[in-house]
Amino acid sequence: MPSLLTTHHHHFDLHSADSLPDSYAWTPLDDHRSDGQSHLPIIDLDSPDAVHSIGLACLHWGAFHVINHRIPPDLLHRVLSETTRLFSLPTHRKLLAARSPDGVSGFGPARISRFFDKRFWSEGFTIVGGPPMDHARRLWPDRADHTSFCETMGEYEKAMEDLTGRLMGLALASLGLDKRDACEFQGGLAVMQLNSYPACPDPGRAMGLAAHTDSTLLTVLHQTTDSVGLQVLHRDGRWVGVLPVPGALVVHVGDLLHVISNGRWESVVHRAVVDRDLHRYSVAYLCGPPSHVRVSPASALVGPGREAAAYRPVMWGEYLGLKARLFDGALASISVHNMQNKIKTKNNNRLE
Ligand SMILES: O=C(O)CCC(=O)C(=O)O
Ligand SMILES: [Fe+2]
Repeated sequence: MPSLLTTHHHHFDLHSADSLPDSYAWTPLDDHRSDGQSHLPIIDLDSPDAVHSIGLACLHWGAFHVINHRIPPDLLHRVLSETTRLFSLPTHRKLLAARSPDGVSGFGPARISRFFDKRFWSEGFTIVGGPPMDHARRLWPDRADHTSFCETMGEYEKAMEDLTGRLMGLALASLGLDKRDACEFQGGLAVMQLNSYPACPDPGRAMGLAAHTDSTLLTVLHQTTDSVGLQVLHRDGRWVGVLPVPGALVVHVGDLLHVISNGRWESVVHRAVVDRDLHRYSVAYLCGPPSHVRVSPASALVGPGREAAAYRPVMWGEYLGLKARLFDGALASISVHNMQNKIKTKNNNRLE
Protein backbone atom coordinates (compact mmCIF):
# COMPACT_ATOMS: atom_id res chain seq x y z
CA MET A 1 0.00 0.00 0.00
CA PRO A 2 1.20 3.51 -0.65
CA SER A 3 2.35 5.40 2.36
CA LEU A 4 0.58 8.63 3.12
CA LEU A 5 3.97 10.25 3.42
CA THR A 6 4.24 10.31 -0.35
CA THR A 7 1.17 12.54 -0.65
CA HIS A 8 3.07 15.77 -0.22
CA HIS A 9 6.00 15.63 -2.57
CA HIS A 10 8.50 18.32 -2.06
CA HIS A 11 9.60 19.49 -5.40
CA PHE A 12 12.61 17.97 -7.11
CA ASP A 13 13.78 19.53 -10.35
CA LEU A 14 13.68 16.75 -12.94
CA HIS A 15 15.41 18.91 -15.52
CA SER A 16 18.70 19.18 -13.71
CA ALA A 17 19.08 15.54 -12.64
CA ASP A 18 22.03 13.58 -13.96
CA SER A 19 21.11 10.36 -12.19
CA LEU A 20 17.90 8.78 -10.97
CA PRO A 21 17.19 9.34 -7.25
CA ASP A 22 16.05 6.19 -5.46
CA SER A 23 12.60 7.67 -4.86
CA TYR A 24 12.11 7.58 -8.67
CA ALA A 25 13.51 4.09 -9.30
CA TRP A 26 10.72 1.62 -10.06
CA THR A 27 10.95 -2.15 -9.85
CA PRO A 28 10.66 -4.70 -11.35
CA LEU A 29 12.71 -3.22 -14.10
CA ASP A 30 11.70 -5.30 -17.04
CA ASP A 31 8.01 -4.62 -16.54
CA HIS A 32 8.87 -1.37 -18.31
CA ARG A 33 9.61 -2.83 -21.66
CA SER A 34 6.70 -2.87 -23.98
CA ASP A 35 6.27 -6.05 -25.99
CA GLY A 36 6.35 -4.11 -29.20
CA GLN A 37 5.21 -0.93 -30.80
CA SER A 38 2.12 -0.56 -32.83
CA HIS A 39 -0.27 1.87 -34.39
CA LEU A 40 -3.66 1.85 -32.76
CA PRO A 41 -6.58 1.43 -35.15
CA ILE A 42 -6.91 4.63 -37.18
CA ILE A 43 -10.46 5.92 -37.45
CA ASP A 44 -11.25 8.30 -40.28
CA LEU A 45 -14.12 10.43 -39.00
CA ASP A 46 -15.14 11.21 -42.58
CA SER A 47 -15.52 7.55 -43.45
CA PRO A 48 -19.01 6.08 -43.78
CA ASP A 49 -17.69 3.10 -41.79
CA ALA A 50 -16.69 5.22 -38.78
CA VAL A 51 -19.46 3.85 -36.53
CA HIS A 52 -18.53 0.26 -37.26
CA SER A 53 -14.77 0.77 -36.98
CA ILE A 54 -15.05 2.72 -33.70
CA GLY A 55 -17.03 -0.19 -32.26
CA LEU A 56 -14.31 -2.66 -33.26
CA ALA A 57 -11.52 -0.43 -31.93
CA CYS A 58 -13.32 0.00 -28.59
CA LEU A 59 -13.87 -3.74 -28.36
CA HIS A 60 -10.34 -4.84 -29.20
CA TRP A 61 -8.18 -1.99 -27.91
CA GLY A 62 -10.23 0.50 -25.91
CA ALA A 63 -8.19 3.13 -27.74
CA PHE A 64 -7.73 4.42 -31.27
CA HIS A 65 -6.34 7.24 -33.36
CA VAL A 66 -8.68 9.67 -35.08
CA ILE A 67 -7.93 11.47 -38.32
CA ASN A 68 -10.05 14.01 -40.17
CA HIS A 69 -11.11 15.30 -36.79
CA ARG A 70 -11.35 18.90 -38.07
CA ILE A 71 -9.24 20.38 -35.30
CA PRO A 72 -7.14 22.98 -37.15
CA PRO A 73 -3.45 21.96 -37.33
CA ASP A 74 -2.51 25.45 -36.23
CA LEU A 75 -4.53 25.08 -33.02
CA LEU A 76 -2.96 21.68 -32.30
CA HIS A 77 0.44 23.23 -32.77
CA ARG A 78 -0.31 26.20 -30.50
CA VAL A 79 -1.66 23.99 -27.70
CA LEU A 80 1.60 22.06 -27.54
CA SER A 81 3.75 25.17 -27.82
CA GLU A 82 1.84 26.86 -24.96
CA THR A 83 2.23 23.64 -22.96
CA THR A 84 5.98 23.65 -23.63
CA ARG A 85 6.14 27.32 -22.64
CA LEU A 86 4.38 26.56 -19.34
CA PHE A 87 6.61 23.68 -18.30
CA SER A 88 9.76 25.53 -19.41
CA LEU A 89 9.21 28.14 -16.70
CA PRO A 90 11.61 27.92 -13.77
CA THR A 91 10.34 25.72 -10.94
CA HIS A 92 9.91 28.57 -8.46
CA ARG A 93 7.60 30.28 -10.92
CA LYS A 94 5.54 27.15 -11.64
CA LEU A 95 5.08 26.68 -7.91
CA LEU A 96 3.23 30.03 -7.82
CA ALA A 97 0.41 28.12 -9.54
CA ALA A 98 0.75 24.97 -7.43
CA ARG A 99 -2.33 22.84 -6.87
CA SER A 100 -3.70 23.38 -3.35
CA PRO A 101 -3.60 20.25 -1.12
CA ASP A 102 -7.25 19.30 -1.71
CA GLY A 103 -7.70 21.14 -5.01
CA VAL A 104 -7.69 19.87 -8.57
CA SER A 105 -6.46 22.70 -10.76
CA GLY A 106 -2.90 23.90 -10.97
CA PHE A 107 0.64 22.65 -11.14
CA GLY A 108 1.69 19.44 -9.39
CA PRO A 109 2.37 15.72 -9.62
CA ALA A 110 -0.27 13.46 -11.21
CA ARG A 111 -3.06 12.94 -8.72
CA ILE A 112 -2.73 9.15 -8.91
CA SER A 113 0.85 9.41 -7.65
CA ARG A 114 -0.37 9.07 -4.06
CA PHE A 115 -1.30 5.46 -4.76
CA PHE A 116 2.32 4.59 -5.49
CA ASP A 117 5.44 4.48 -3.34
CA LYS A 118 7.71 5.66 -6.12
CA ARG A 119 7.49 9.04 -7.80
CA PHE A 120 6.67 9.77 -11.42
CA TRP A 121 9.14 11.29 -13.83
CA SER A 122 6.65 13.92 -14.90
CA GLU A 123 4.98 17.18 -14.04
CA GLY A 124 1.35 18.05 -14.56
CA PHE A 125 -0.85 21.10 -14.84
CA THR A 126 -4.60 20.61 -14.48
CA ILE A 127 -7.17 23.00 -15.92
CA VAL A 128 -10.77 22.72 -14.71
CA GLY A 129 -13.81 24.61 -15.94
CA GLY A 130 -12.35 27.11 -18.37
CA PRO A 131 -9.11 29.04 -18.90
CA PRO A 132 -7.12 29.38 -15.65
CA MET A 133 -6.76 33.18 -15.62
CA ASP A 134 -5.62 33.44 -11.99
CA HIS A 135 -2.94 30.82 -12.36
CA ALA A 136 -1.81 32.17 -15.72
CA ARG A 137 -1.41 35.69 -14.32
CA ARG A 138 0.80 34.36 -11.56
CA LEU A 139 2.88 32.34 -14.03
CA TRP A 140 3.26 35.17 -16.53
CA PRO A 141 2.82 38.67 -15.11
CA ASP A 142 3.08 39.99 -18.66
CA ARG A 143 -0.38 40.36 -20.18
CA ALA A 144 0.46 39.11 -23.67
CA ASP A 145 2.01 35.97 -22.15
CA HIS A 146 -0.93 34.94 -20.01
CA THR A 147 -3.62 35.85 -22.51
CA SER A 148 -2.09 33.76 -25.26
CA PHE A 149 -2.01 30.76 -22.91
CA CYS A 150 -5.61 31.22 -21.78
CA GLU A 151 -6.98 31.97 -25.23
CA THR A 152 -5.33 28.95 -26.76
CA MET A 153 -6.51 26.63 -23.99
CA GLY A 154 -10.04 28.09 -24.20
CA GLU A 155 -10.14 27.64 -27.96
CA TYR A 156 -8.87 24.08 -27.67
CA GLU A 157 -11.41 23.25 -24.99
CA LYS A 158 -14.26 24.37 -27.26
CA ALA A 159 -12.90 22.35 -30.16
CA MET A 160 -12.57 19.30 -27.89
CA GLU A 161 -16.12 19.69 -26.61
CA ASP A 162 -17.34 19.53 -30.16
CA LEU A 163 -15.08 16.61 -31.10
CA THR A 164 -15.97 14.53 -28.04
CA GLY A 165 -19.65 15.18 -28.79
CA ARG A 166 -19.18 13.70 -32.25
CA LEU A 167 -17.12 10.80 -30.91
CA MET A 168 -19.75 9.97 -28.28
CA GLY A 169 -22.41 10.04 -31.00
CA LEU A 170 -20.45 7.53 -33.07
CA ALA A 171 -19.54 5.33 -30.10
CA LEU A 172 -23.12 5.17 -28.84
CA ALA A 173 -24.41 4.52 -32.36
CA SER A 174 -22.09 1.54 -32.58
CA LEU A 175 -23.65 0.21 -29.35
CA GLY A 176 -27.02 0.46 -31.08
CA LEU A 177 -28.12 3.65 -29.37
CA ASP A 178 -29.70 6.63 -30.99
CA LYS A 179 -27.12 9.29 -31.80
CA ARG A 180 -29.36 11.71 -29.94
CA ASP A 181 -28.62 9.82 -26.72
CA ALA A 182 -25.18 11.36 -26.93
CA CYS A 183 -26.69 14.81 -26.28
CA GLU A 184 -27.44 13.80 -22.72
CA PHE A 185 -23.72 13.54 -22.09
CA GLN A 186 -22.78 16.89 -23.57
CA GLY A 187 -21.92 20.01 -21.62
CA GLY A 188 -20.03 18.37 -18.76
CA LEU A 189 -17.28 20.08 -16.82
CA ALA A 190 -14.16 20.32 -18.97
CA VAL A 191 -10.93 19.06 -17.48
CA MET A 192 -7.59 19.31 -19.26
CA GLN A 193 -4.48 17.63 -18.02
CA LEU A 194 -1.20 18.95 -19.40
CA ASN A 195 1.70 16.54 -18.91
CA SER A 196 5.44 17.05 -19.23
CA TYR A 197 7.92 14.15 -19.30
CA PRO A 198 11.46 15.54 -19.25
CA ALA A 199 14.34 13.52 -20.69
CA CYS A 200 15.48 11.07 -18.04
CA PRO A 201 19.01 9.83 -17.26
CA ASP A 202 17.73 6.29 -16.53
CA PRO A 203 14.53 5.75 -18.52
CA GLY A 204 14.56 1.97 -18.03
CA ARG A 205 13.91 2.40 -14.33
CA ALA A 206 11.76 5.51 -14.32
CA MET A 207 8.00 5.79 -14.82
CA GLY A 208 6.36 8.83 -16.41
CA LEU A 209 2.85 7.98 -15.31
CA ALA A 210 1.87 4.63 -13.81
CA ALA A 211 -0.77 2.31 -15.25
CA HIS A 212 -4.33 3.54 -14.82
CA THR A 213 -7.65 3.90 -16.55
CA ASP A 214 -9.27 7.30 -17.01
CA SER A 215 -12.39 8.15 -14.96
CA THR A 216 -14.04 9.62 -18.04
CA LEU A 217 -16.46 8.78 -20.81
CA LEU A 218 -13.68 9.40 -23.33
CA THR A 219 -10.26 10.99 -23.19
CA VAL A 220 -8.69 12.71 -26.19
CA LEU A 221 -4.90 12.80 -26.04
CA HIS A 222 -2.76 15.18 -28.04
CA GLN A 223 0.98 14.60 -27.81
CA THR A 224 4.35 15.47 -29.24
CA THR A 225 5.09 12.90 -31.89
CA ASP A 226 8.87 12.56 -31.88
CA SER A 227 8.97 9.85 -29.19
CA VAL A 228 6.94 6.85 -28.10
CA GLY A 229 5.77 7.46 -24.54
CA LEU A 230 2.22 6.20 -24.30
CA GLN A 231 1.77 2.46 -23.76
CA VAL A 232 -1.55 0.66 -23.71
CA LEU A 233 -2.26 -2.72 -22.19
CA HIS A 234 -3.71 -4.88 -24.92
CA ARG A 235 -6.48 -7.31 -24.04
CA ASP A 236 -4.02 -10.17 -24.58
CA GLY A 237 -1.88 -8.89 -21.69
CA ARG A 238 0.91 -7.25 -23.72
CA TRP A 239 2.07 -3.68 -23.12
CA VAL A 240 2.14 -1.99 -26.51
CA GLY A 241 4.02 1.24 -27.23
CA VAL A 242 1.73 3.47 -29.25
CA LEU A 243 3.46 4.82 -32.36
CA PRO A 244 2.37 8.43 -32.74
CA VAL A 245 0.54 9.34 -35.94
CA PRO A 246 1.34 12.95 -36.87
CA GLY A 247 -1.83 15.02 -37.05
CA ALA A 248 -3.95 12.34 -35.39
CA LEU A 249 -5.37 12.37 -31.86
CA VAL A 250 -5.53 9.38 -29.52
CA VAL A 251 -8.90 8.50 -27.98
CA HIS A 252 -9.23 6.36 -24.83
CA VAL A 253 -12.35 4.59 -23.65
CA GLY A 254 -12.82 5.67 -20.02
CA ASP A 255 -14.48 3.92 -17.10
CA LEU A 256 -17.86 5.58 -17.66
CA LEU A 257 -18.11 4.46 -21.28
CA HIS A 258 -17.22 0.99 -20.02
CA VAL A 259 -20.27 1.27 -17.73
CA ILE A 260 -22.53 2.52 -20.55
CA SER A 261 -21.40 -0.40 -22.73
CA ASN A 262 -22.33 -2.69 -19.82
CA GLY A 263 -18.76 -3.90 -19.65
CA ARG A 264 -18.57 -4.81 -23.34
CA TRP A 265 -15.77 -2.31 -23.89
CA GLU A 266 -12.93 -2.20 -21.37
CA SER A 267 -11.60 1.18 -20.34
CA VAL A 268 -8.05 1.05 -21.62
CA VAL A 269 -5.23 0.58 -19.10
CA HIS A 270 -2.40 2.86 -20.13
CA ARG A 271 0.78 4.48 -18.80
CA ALA A 272 3.56 6.77 -19.98
CA VAL A 273 7.24 5.87 -20.13
CA VAL A 274 10.10 8.33 -20.57
CA ASP A 275 13.02 8.80 -22.92
CA ARG A 276 16.73 9.37 -22.35
CA ASP A 277 16.98 12.26 -24.81
CA LEU A 278 13.56 13.52 -25.73
CA HIS A 279 11.27 15.68 -23.66
CA ARG A 280 7.69 14.64 -24.33
CA TYR A 281 4.49 16.63 -23.75
CA SER A 282 0.88 15.57 -23.83
CA VAL A 283 -2.48 17.25 -23.36
CA ALA A 284 -5.36 15.07 -22.24
CA TYR A 285 -8.92 16.35 -22.61
CA LEU A 286 -10.96 14.45 -20.06
CA CYS A 287 -14.56 14.23 -21.21
CA GLY A 288 -17.14 13.45 -18.55
CA PRO A 289 -20.92 13.87 -18.34
CA PRO A 290 -22.72 16.88 -16.81
CA SER A 291 -22.74 16.55 -13.03
CA HIS A 292 -26.46 15.70 -12.74
CA VAL A 293 -26.42 12.85 -15.29
CA ARG A 294 -26.66 9.34 -13.95
CA VAL A 295 -24.43 7.09 -16.02
CA SER A 296 -25.69 3.55 -16.31
CA PRO A 297 -25.58 0.63 -18.75
CA ALA A 298 -27.38 1.70 -21.94
CA SER A 299 -31.06 0.82 -21.95
CA ALA A 300 -30.68 -0.64 -25.46
CA LEU A 301 -28.32 -3.26 -24.04
CA VAL A 302 -29.88 -4.28 -20.75
CA GLY A 303 -33.31 -5.18 -19.44
CA PRO A 304 -35.86 -7.97 -19.70
CA GLY A 305 -34.87 -10.42 -22.45
CA ARG A 306 -31.44 -8.79 -22.76
CA GLU A 307 -28.33 -8.76 -20.60
CA ALA A 308 -28.57 -7.99 -16.90
CA ALA A 309 -27.09 -4.63 -15.96
CA ALA A 310 -23.54 -5.18 -14.74
CA TYR A 311 -23.22 -1.79 -13.02
CA ARG A 312 -25.42 0.40 -10.89
CA PRO A 313 -26.00 4.00 -12.02
CA VAL A 314 -23.39 6.48 -10.93
CA MET A 315 -22.83 10.22 -11.31
CA TRP A 316 -19.45 11.61 -12.31
CA GLY A 317 -18.74 13.35 -9.00
CA GLU A 318 -19.48 10.22 -7.04
CA TYR A 319 -17.34 8.12 -9.35
CA LEU A 320 -14.39 10.51 -9.06
CA GLY A 321 -14.72 10.19 -5.29
CA LEU A 322 -14.66 6.39 -5.53
CA LYS A 323 -11.63 6.54 -7.80
CA ALA A 324 -9.81 8.87 -5.42
CA ARG A 325 -10.42 6.39 -2.61
CA LEU A 326 -10.24 3.00 -4.33
CA PHE A 327 -8.19 3.74 -7.48
CA ASP A 328 -8.31 0.59 -9.63
CA GLY A 329 -11.02 -0.88 -7.39
CA ALA A 330 -13.53 1.86 -8.31
CA LEU A 331 -15.28 0.02 -11.14
CA ALA A 332 -15.62 -3.17 -9.10
CA SER A 333 -17.22 -1.14 -6.31
CA ILE A 334 -20.19 -0.27 -8.54
CA SER A 335 -20.46 -3.74 -10.06
CA VAL A 336 -23.92 -5.23 -9.44
CA HIS A 337 -22.43 -8.70 -9.20
CA ASN A 338 -20.08 -7.65 -6.38
CA MET A 339 -22.87 -5.82 -4.58
CA GLN A 340 -25.11 -8.91 -4.76
CA ASN A 341 -22.32 -11.09 -3.38
CA LYS A 342 -21.81 -8.67 -0.55
CA ILE A 343 -25.50 -8.80 0.34
CA LYS A 344 -25.43 -12.61 0.17
CA THR A 345 -22.39 -12.76 2.44
CA LYS A 346 -24.05 -10.38 4.86
CA ASN A 347 -27.23 -12.50 4.95
CA ASN A 348 -25.24 -15.71 5.35
CA ASN A 349 -23.27 -14.18 8.18
CA ARG A 350 -26.54 -13.26 9.80
CA LEU A 351 -27.81 -16.87 9.53
CA GLU A 352 -24.68 -18.27 11.12
O1 LIG B 1 0.87 11.35 -21.52
C1 LIG B 1 0.30 10.31 -21.83
O2 LIG B 1 0.62 9.63 -22.80
C2 LIG B 1 -0.80 9.80 -20.98
C3 LIG B 1 -1.49 10.85 -20.16
C4 LIG B 1 -2.61 10.27 -19.37
O3 LIG B 1 -2.85 9.10 -19.38
C5 LIG B 1 -3.49 11.14 -18.56
O4 LIG B 1 -3.21 12.35 -18.43
O5 LIG B 1 -4.48 10.60 -18.02
FE1 LIG C 1 -4.78 8.62 -18.60
